[in-house]
Amino acid sequence: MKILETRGLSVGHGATTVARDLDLEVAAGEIVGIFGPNGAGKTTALLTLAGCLPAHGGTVTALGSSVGRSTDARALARRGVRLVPEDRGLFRQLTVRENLILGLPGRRAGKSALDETLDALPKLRALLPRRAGLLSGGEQQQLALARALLGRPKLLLVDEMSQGLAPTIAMGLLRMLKDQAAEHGTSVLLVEQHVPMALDVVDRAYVFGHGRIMFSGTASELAGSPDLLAAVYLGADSKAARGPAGGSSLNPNE
Ligand SMILES: Nc1ncnc2c1ncn2[C@@H]1O[C@H](COP(=O)(O)OP(=O)(O)OP(=O)(O)O)[C@@H](O)[C@H]1O
Repeated sequence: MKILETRGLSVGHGATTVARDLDLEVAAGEIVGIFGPNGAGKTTALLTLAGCLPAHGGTVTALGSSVGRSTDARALARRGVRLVPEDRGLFRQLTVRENLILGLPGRRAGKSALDETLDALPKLRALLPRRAGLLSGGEQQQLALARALLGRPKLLLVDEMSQGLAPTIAMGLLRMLKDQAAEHGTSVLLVEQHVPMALDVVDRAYVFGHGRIMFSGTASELAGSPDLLAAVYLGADSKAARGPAGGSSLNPNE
């Protein structure tokens, strides 16, 4: 079953479209990565899918219902789409406990969800009374993920989870996300700069570049293509990104 499907989606800011013709799919329980050079429109796409920005064109179907072009982040959140934004979106003056309570779906369901989440992220338990603004970067990211997972989302949109974190901490968090997603059947669409690290946890990947999707395929196809990996970081117009070069999964789209 498809949790998310976009067709010909264009995304941007104001009158400027930054990426177009985006055909994205996320199946139930799948972890899908969006990679690409700086400024390729990855965050803009994620914000559009979360209902925080209006689409510039195309269609979005989330959890079986069509989503209009206008923004309605709350309606999407009610349906089970949750965003973990790049800046983590924490209430820095509130405690860890208070931040978590804000993520609870309802009091009754919430208590067991809270206990389960704290079991999965035991370090947070000791930090419950501490102000979120005083946590380290890795602890803040754990809190942001825990808060999003507490709502038992069907689709989690995660932007740059590794931002500012040491690689070992970021890897640990990505693995925890994968475990939690598997346990609760959550689908995940994640934007990530650390591609080799993310390829360890994603099932499939899209590479954005030149305002479009340059590649769509499995994690192992991307891992096996050094040209494409170079294009992810540099925005290079690589041979692999341009040509059919032995794979129908390559989508030059230009
Ligand atoms: N609020 C905004 N208003 C206008 N333009 C914006 C805004 N936010 C981003 N942009 C522009 O949109 C383009 C895409 O930005 P976006 O943040 O989506 O890229 P990205 O692929 O996530 O990049 P990075 O990897 O650097 O985070 C960039 O040219 C950026 O300058």
